[in-house]
Amino acid sequence: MSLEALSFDEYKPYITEELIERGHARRMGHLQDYFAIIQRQKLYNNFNIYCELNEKVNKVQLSHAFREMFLQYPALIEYIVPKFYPKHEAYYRSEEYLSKPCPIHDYIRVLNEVNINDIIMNEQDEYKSITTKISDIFVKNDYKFSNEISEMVSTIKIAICDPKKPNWRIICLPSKTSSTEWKDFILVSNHFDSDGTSAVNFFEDLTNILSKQANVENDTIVIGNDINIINYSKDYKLISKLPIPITERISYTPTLSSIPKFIVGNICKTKLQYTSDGGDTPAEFVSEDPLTYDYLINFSSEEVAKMKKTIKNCLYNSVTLTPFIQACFFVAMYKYNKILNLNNWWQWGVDCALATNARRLLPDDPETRDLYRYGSNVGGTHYFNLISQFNINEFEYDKFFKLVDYYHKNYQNSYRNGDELVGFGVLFSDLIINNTNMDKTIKDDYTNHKRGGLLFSNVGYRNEDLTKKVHVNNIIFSQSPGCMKFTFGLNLISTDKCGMNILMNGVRGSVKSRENFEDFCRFFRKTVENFAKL
Ligand SMILES: CC(=O)SCCNC(=O)CCNC(=O)[C@H](O)C(C)(C)COP(=O)(O)OP(=O)(O)OC[C@H]1O[C@@H](n2cnc3c(N)ncnc32)[C@H](O)[C@@H]1OP(=O)(O)O
Repeated sequence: MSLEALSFDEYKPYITEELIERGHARRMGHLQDYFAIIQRQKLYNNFNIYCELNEKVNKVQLSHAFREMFLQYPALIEYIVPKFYPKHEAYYRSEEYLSKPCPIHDYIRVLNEVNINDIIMNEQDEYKSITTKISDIFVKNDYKFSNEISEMVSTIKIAICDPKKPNWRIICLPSKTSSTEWKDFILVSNHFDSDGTSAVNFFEDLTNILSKQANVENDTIVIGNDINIINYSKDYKLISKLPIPITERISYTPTLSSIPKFIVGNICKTKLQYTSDGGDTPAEFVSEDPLTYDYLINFSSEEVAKMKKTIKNCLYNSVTLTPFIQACFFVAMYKYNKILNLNNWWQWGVDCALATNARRLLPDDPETRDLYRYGSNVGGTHYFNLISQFNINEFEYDKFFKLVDYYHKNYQNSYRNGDELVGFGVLFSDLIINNTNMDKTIKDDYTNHKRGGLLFSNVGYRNEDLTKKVHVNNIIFSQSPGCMKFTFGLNLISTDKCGMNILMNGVRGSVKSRENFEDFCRFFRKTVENFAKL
């Protein structure tokens, strides 16, 4: 088989001109290609959201709600048409492919058919064993989410090029009173065309539609125990167009002034940063065992309100939770005394990557913004934070809040001066795309390195409308870093009802033991309690 990139004609019958004209197929943008690469090179696994609804729903209700969502947001049912399917995995790993630039990205298109059993993971043979284990643990834990469930879910792999299934699934967790209705779900998604914000939007849209649903049994297309949701040949006129890539709406091109800082930051991150004692990041993330220890911390709504009040009282009104939590984490990391090696003169700082929502840079027009409700539409800042600043005692409030203020100002500047997009921007420059193989460039950057500091994902606060017939009672977000060079993960999400859920991850081997990690998580909680004056 020749490994020359296929010409347009050779993509047929997967991609037709008709599909492209209808807006149901196009080539990936740079950001989509980046996330396709981290999946196809097995550098990242999944992110997931556990969601508890206030009432149970069945397959028919779900199918109808999903249909509405898929027709409006086809990103939910798109897949990548890879070169040489089904031998694409071998192709993208071949030396011949990895040794030359491949600047023309693959196509994406909407699925031909989607049934409810393509989405419900419990119904799929390849996931039977893991969904059964997760369900059993859920029942044993009195129908509650647990750290063990989080760790198991993080091992699930979802293909990005399956022409029969989307890039995400839901796990329906057992209910106490019914085997055909559920109120607890876990959305598991690869990162190719979805992110934390999409996942929260997913449950918002789902509950909005479920709340308005009436008598949905009548027009259900049932096939055995399955239900058809989308049949492309019948539905294509109703399906919205795929939006153009977000990289064509937002400029990721770095400003000249941001590049020197980016280079210096990278040198510091390479030479002078904290790295954990564990092994290097692997060449690919294929293990069936959990990568991390996970630990859930909850702050009630009252505690979150108090936290915000303290931040604003001690500083000023515009300071937000993110820099506060970051400062608490670093001070805890220092004071816990068993993580940083303070005798190592070469460890000056800890790296922290904060994922940001790039949608905020879209034009301020609701229709355009709505097109990007789903997708992997992220940016991120990746800073080097000096360890010497973390040495703050529990009573040193002034010193602590100065640090919060410093992080806050850094973040505010990063949204203005382009730091938020510089990492991706440099990677997406013509110079890199046209002259290097992106899969190899990204793979080399991720793999065979010591793990550094913190991957910080704050999906934020959602104002859940509790008067809706079907609404969210509890929501927890998590991801594990895969081959990304981080030891710790902080994953935040909040609503008024559930307060703030912080799911912490620590990479096994890089943190000493489960006991040590959990002890550190409790210490972190105490640090937050202290500085928030709870
Ligand atoms: C797999 C993945 O997709 S990983 C990526 C997931 N992460 C994302 O998608 C990032 C989305 N979040 C953002 O983009 C955020 O703006 C961040 C993280 C960059 C910065 O957050 P913040 O600095 O806290 O500022 P932001 O402007 O978003 O906050 C708005 C308000 O919500 C509050 N807030 C932010 N996070 C939370 C939270 N978890 N819980 C409660 N309130 C919160 C802030 O304190 C602020 O309150 P205020 O207006 O009373 O001051």
